[in-house]
Amino acid sequence: MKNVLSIQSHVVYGYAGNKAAVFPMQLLGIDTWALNTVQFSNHTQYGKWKGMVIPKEQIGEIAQGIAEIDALHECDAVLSGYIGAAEQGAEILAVVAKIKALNPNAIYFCDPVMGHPDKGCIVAPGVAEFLRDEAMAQADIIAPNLVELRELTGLPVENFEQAIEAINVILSKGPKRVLVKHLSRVGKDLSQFEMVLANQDGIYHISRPLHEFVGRDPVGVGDLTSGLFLANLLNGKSDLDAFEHTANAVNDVMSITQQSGKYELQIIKARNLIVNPESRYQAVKIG
Ligand SMILES: Nc1ncnc2c1ncn2[C@@H]1O[C@H](COP(=O)(O)OP(=O)(O)O)[C@@H](O)[C@H]1O
Ligand SMILES: Cc1ncc(COP(=O)(O)O)c(C=O)c1O
Ligand SMILES: [Mg+2]
Repeated sequence: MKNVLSIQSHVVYGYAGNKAAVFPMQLLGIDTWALNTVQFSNHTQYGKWKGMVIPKEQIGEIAQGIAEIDALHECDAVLSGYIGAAEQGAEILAVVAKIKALNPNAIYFCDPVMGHPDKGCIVAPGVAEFLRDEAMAQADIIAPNLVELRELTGLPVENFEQAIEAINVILSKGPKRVLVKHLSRVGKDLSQFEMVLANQDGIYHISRPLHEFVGRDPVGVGDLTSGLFLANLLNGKSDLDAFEHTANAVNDVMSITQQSGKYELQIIKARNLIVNPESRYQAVKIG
């Protein structure tokens, strides 16, 4: 059994952060240790929420507690996502360093969740700078969306070619794999939902249908995507197989969510499809 320390938000109602990642990773057979950066009533794209950011000291203390029962070396990967306050950043990187010292094979997967001006995803001040200036260089895998790709590289990224250039810039800064979890407006076909995966061997592209949601699109898709991709890799899948399974499982969750007419991701309803997706979209090697 592989173990992941998943450091992200907790929402009591609905699915984002750890709520969108932990159960799907468990479904794939990964023991997921959820460490929450915030506890909110609901995700921030409702425009209002209650709850608190967890004090930054909790992150190191919880890891220390696990070390003191002699279990921290069992951690195979750290996954970080939504951060509640910039000061939590240094604590997360210290935990990553501590785990890597105990288990040199452990990896750090950084989902660089940033604020999204058009969508109302609210992230605390300084978090984007922390992700760009400190976390990116430490990450073995990083999974930006288009907005995050621009912020991490400082490049405008107005088209597909520029997205590939930006990915190559990130690959020169430390991460060994870059998963662009949503190409959005710089995709090849704006009527599709597209992702790119780049590693040392090449660049892969995958397209899946863009579903129509009435009013607003569900939140937590990026968190679900990152969790599933990491879980697949820990299960020993090749990068290509992990990428395809992730795209197909997330597409099935989106289909069920859309058919149900819901705003929150229908992760529980789609549980069997997360394990065995019905979709069969395939990635294409493009470089
Ligand atoms: N197949 C799909 N059809 C339509 N919308 C989708 C699909 N998959 C994801 N989305 C939407 O696309 C958006 C992706 O958000 P974005 O901020 O670009 O990336 P991320 O969720 O990865 O951080 C979300 O609003 C999500 O609901
Ligand atoms: C509390 C919380 N966690 C995580 C996220 C990230 O969600 P996504 O996967 O859509 O980027 C958001 C976005 O609004 C959020 O409000
Ligand atoms: Mg996101």
